[in-house]
Amino acid sequence: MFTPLALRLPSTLGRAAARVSLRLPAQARLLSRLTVNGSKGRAMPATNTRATAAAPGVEATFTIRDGPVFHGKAFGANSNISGEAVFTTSLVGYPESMTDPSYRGQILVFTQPLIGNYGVPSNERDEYNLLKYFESPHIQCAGVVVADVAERYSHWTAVESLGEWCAREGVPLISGVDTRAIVTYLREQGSSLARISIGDEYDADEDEGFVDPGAINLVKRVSTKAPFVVANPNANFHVALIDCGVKENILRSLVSRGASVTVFPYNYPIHKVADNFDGIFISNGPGDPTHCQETVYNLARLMETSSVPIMGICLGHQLLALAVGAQTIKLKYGNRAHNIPALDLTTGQCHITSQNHGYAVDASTLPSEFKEYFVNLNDGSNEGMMHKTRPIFSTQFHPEAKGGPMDSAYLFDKYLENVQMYKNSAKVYRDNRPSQLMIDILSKERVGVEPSPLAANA
Ligand SMILES: NC(=O)CC[C@H](N)C(=O)O
Repeated sequence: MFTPLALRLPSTLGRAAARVSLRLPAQARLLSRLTVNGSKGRAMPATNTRATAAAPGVEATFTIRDGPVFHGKAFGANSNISGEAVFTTSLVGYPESMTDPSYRGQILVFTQPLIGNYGVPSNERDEYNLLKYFESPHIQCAGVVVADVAERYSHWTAVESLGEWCAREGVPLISGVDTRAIVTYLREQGSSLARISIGDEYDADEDEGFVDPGAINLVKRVSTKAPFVVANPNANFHVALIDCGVKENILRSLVSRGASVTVFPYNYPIHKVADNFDGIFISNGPGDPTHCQETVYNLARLMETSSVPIMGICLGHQLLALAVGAQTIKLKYGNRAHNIPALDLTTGQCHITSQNHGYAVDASTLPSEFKEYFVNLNDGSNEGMMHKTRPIFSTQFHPEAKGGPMDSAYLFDKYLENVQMYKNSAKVYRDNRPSQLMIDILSKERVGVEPSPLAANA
């Protein structure tokens, strides 16, 4: 555990300690080699046994490829995993972040030192069959790194501890490591491949032991395999959503504003069914947007053949940008926080936004019919785009938040105003919206989505 004494160290001392371990990656590798316990040369298993809890107090190791090694204690599943290590500076919202499909394949390092103190809520659903407290039905990140996990928790929605939840979901959690040192390293070197090992270690030099989620089409793993519907009996609109790993709160944000939503697999030829809907929405999702070429192609066809209103969030923004011929870049360590300032270039107003992304749109490559909508006031990166004449816009940040501030939730209103105008327009009057029979026979939840975050290793 991260002792209270260590937490009280003056920050200068803490930084000095972090520097010592960070400047000695070779020594760290040596340490790792020395502590290998008869397992040299063993590759990471393709799959892991799920849902066994690590024994209480068992050692765990967090190893950054070509970087330092951190020793702590295991509190979740008894599984060894690897993935891309990323950090979030959000202070709250660990159940929401950990179930956000955008984190698929990533090892999530929390900079907030005490994590787990309000426990983990239940998987109750609301009147639209949406999860009340989670952003998807399962933990999506591959592993979790915290300074000090709270074993005792208290909250009116809590049903179990963070460690119990991770164990049940097959996700390892390491606690008692200096997350300040980890984040200092990741900020200097950029997001890195890493792994969590429980008990005996793997050889840190074995590259085959590190899975690179950037090389995998993760969207395929988190997207619904068949369409499903979130039906609002009093709906004014019916929107089609392209599911690249949609967060529950995007669905809640649309349904609570009077829409029904039919959710399609990420590669569904959406341009062929667009006429049946009042609007198209493109969700967030994990990994490198350039893996989703089918979606990019379908979106390009959609914009050529239909004047339907479109909104995209995060990966949805990146895919829309690729579809209009712009380019995306990988950021050094990404933006994952609940307090990132984004300037609205149309009003001059700044919004504090919730973010979780490792890629960004290169605004200099936007075609002339689009303009930059928002810009990040911390690093100048692009935060959104809008069509100059048509009802098409997208944001890099998450207006639905969960967690984070709701400053930009009005963008859902703006989208549904576009949808209303489109629906009202005599020119595009259509009577071929999904029928009640269609709504009745469609699934009411995600279809065939692999629950295990360990599937990233398969
Ligand atoms: N939250 C998201 O949709 C993330 C988008 C993309 N996977 C990125 O990391 O940039």
